[in-house]
Amino acid sequence: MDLRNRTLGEFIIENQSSFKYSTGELSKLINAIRLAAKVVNHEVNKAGLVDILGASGDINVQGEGQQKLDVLANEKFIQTLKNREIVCGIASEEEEGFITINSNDKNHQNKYVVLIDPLDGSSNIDVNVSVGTIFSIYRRITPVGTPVTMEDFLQPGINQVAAGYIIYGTSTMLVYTTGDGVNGFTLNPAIGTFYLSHPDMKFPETGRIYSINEGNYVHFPQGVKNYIKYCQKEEDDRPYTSRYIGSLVSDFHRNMIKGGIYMYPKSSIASNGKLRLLYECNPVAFLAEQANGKATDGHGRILEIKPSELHQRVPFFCGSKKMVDKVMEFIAEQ
Ligand SMILES: O=P(O)(O)OC[C@H]1O[C@](O)(COP(=O)(O)O)[C@@H](O)[C@@H]1O
Ligand SMILES: [Mg+2]
Ligand SMILES: [Mg+2]
Repeated sequence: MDLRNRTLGEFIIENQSSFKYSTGELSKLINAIRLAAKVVNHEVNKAGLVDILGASGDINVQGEGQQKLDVLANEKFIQTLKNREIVCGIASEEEEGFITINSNDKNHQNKYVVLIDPLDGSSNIDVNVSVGTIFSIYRRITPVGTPVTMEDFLQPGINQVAAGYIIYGTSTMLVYTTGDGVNGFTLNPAIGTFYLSHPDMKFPETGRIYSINEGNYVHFPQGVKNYIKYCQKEEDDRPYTSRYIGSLVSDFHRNMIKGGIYMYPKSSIASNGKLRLLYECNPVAFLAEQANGKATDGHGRILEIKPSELHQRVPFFCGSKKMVDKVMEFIAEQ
């Protein structure tokens, strides 16, 4: 049978047993994310036709202006997860605090918390450049049946049981891992079904693409500046190609397929960089490592960072192993 025939729904069921905590609950959760992804995809695709482009006029907890699609995607994911009664808590880039979900069914005690970046790459929404959604899933650590606490969300990335993203691009894809490799599914818009199109995705060991906002060059630490110069030097297989979409999901996706490195370092204008540990760096780092790539804050493994705040930021370097090792060398030299 041609693998492309396999739908995401079938794949989830078939692979349920490979998940060590398998009770079917995580499968239901991934299915709920699949449903919310289709709803948001529908809105994104017709964004120019209805009044959902532009700013909502509100400022989120990050102090950033919220786009209307940030708000809409946030609502759709939270609503879908709430309605399906499979999570006990949700945290989101667009919500200051976490949301507690109390199960109405006393016999059914939910075990999972979900952290989401409902719309990643917000600056690209109005200009029709690909954007995404990022999700991270943990088993709660507080007793089942009690309200979730901050402790359930502030877990190191190594505790993730699943993570993934949806990319709303030339085609819409859902890419995820449950700790057993990374698989990508493409939406067939004609029938609204995701099909396995990218089985067992792997980062090439090295690559020739570097992704960083060079507009901030003057503010970067010397080690990062030296690495950029190294990428641009005419020597061996260099200069590398500079590609920066400005949507983490899209830059990561391209680099995972072609080989490359994405960087959002700390700088004199952003002391911890820009990206959020819990719902951007941890899920992407889990995917990277499951695809033979690497993710670091410049010094150590992203997944081993013990979070202290829901919306904390960390410097982020992620991609092909040899390229991440190289930038860490340059940073260590400084
Ligand atoms: O415009 P900058 O400073 O280069 O930042 C771009 C980065 O910020 C982000 O847009 C942050 O994510 P959000 O859009 O979810 O806030 C990343 O997707 C992207 O890589
Ligand atoms: Mg984001
Ligand atoms: Mg976002």
